[in-house]
Amino acid sequence: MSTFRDAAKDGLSKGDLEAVLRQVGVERYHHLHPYHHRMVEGALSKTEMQAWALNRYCYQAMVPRKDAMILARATDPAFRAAWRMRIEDHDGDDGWSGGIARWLHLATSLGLDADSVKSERLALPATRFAVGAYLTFCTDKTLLEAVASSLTEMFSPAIIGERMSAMLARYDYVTEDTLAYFKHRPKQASRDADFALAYVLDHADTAERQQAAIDALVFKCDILWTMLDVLQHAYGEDGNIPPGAFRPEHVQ
Ligand SMILES: O=C(O)c1cc(C(=O)O)c2c(n1)C(=O)C(=O)c1cc(C(=O)O)[nH]c1-2
Repeated sequence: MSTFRDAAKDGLSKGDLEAVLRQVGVERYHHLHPYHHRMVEGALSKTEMQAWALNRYCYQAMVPRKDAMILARATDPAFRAAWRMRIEDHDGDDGWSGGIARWLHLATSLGLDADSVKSERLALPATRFAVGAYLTFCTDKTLLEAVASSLTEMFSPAIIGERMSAMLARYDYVTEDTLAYFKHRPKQASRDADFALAYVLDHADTAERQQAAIDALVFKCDILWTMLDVLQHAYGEDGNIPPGAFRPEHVQ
């Protein structure tokens, strides 16, 4: 396991930079997290599954806002034309015909109430902090770092595939309809990741910028990891649910 701290200190070729970025995923992506492992083994309680969906909604709802921050900072019209597809994917034509609506459908299919999911009031405090940190990162850091932080999407098609088949096989309350969100996602993620990777490889043209891109991807893995850590802490065995956060009693 590496901290990736000095990974680019001597400068990397494009091929080597790509290899380091992919290695970040191998070592730091949330497919390694115990909460994910318990999910795919069929070991999550229904409350844990509901808590996952409810908390992940906060992330889904923030993603188009951070993409709008990135758009606003991009000076190249061709970049903006490509990047704005991400916002369209999540919001659809009218705000509620894209990915956010499909994630809400996933949550309500698990028995959650749409208004309480949308309000985000039952989410864990640390979920909100993690999601906010991602938005702030993409607002305050360089465009290169913001784009590089989205590169976790290089790794998401594999975890989504693993998650979908396990959820269908191991949880009798999960159907194809529940998981409609994930049907569209791998294709969109691959398109987005290809674009973002090409951008990063072209623009990380000094050792410092290469290191900044690697660090941005490590940071983003930490965000995703934290989101599962706090679910485990709150809802896992001997869990410690913070005051005001989602509890089984919230589902009628
Ligand atoms: O299900 C997942 O594990 C997963 C992971 C990621 C990711 O790796 O960032 C995203 C998504 N899903 C996703 O659905 C999504 O819309 C998305 C947008 C972004 C991003 O950083 O812009 N990541 C992800």
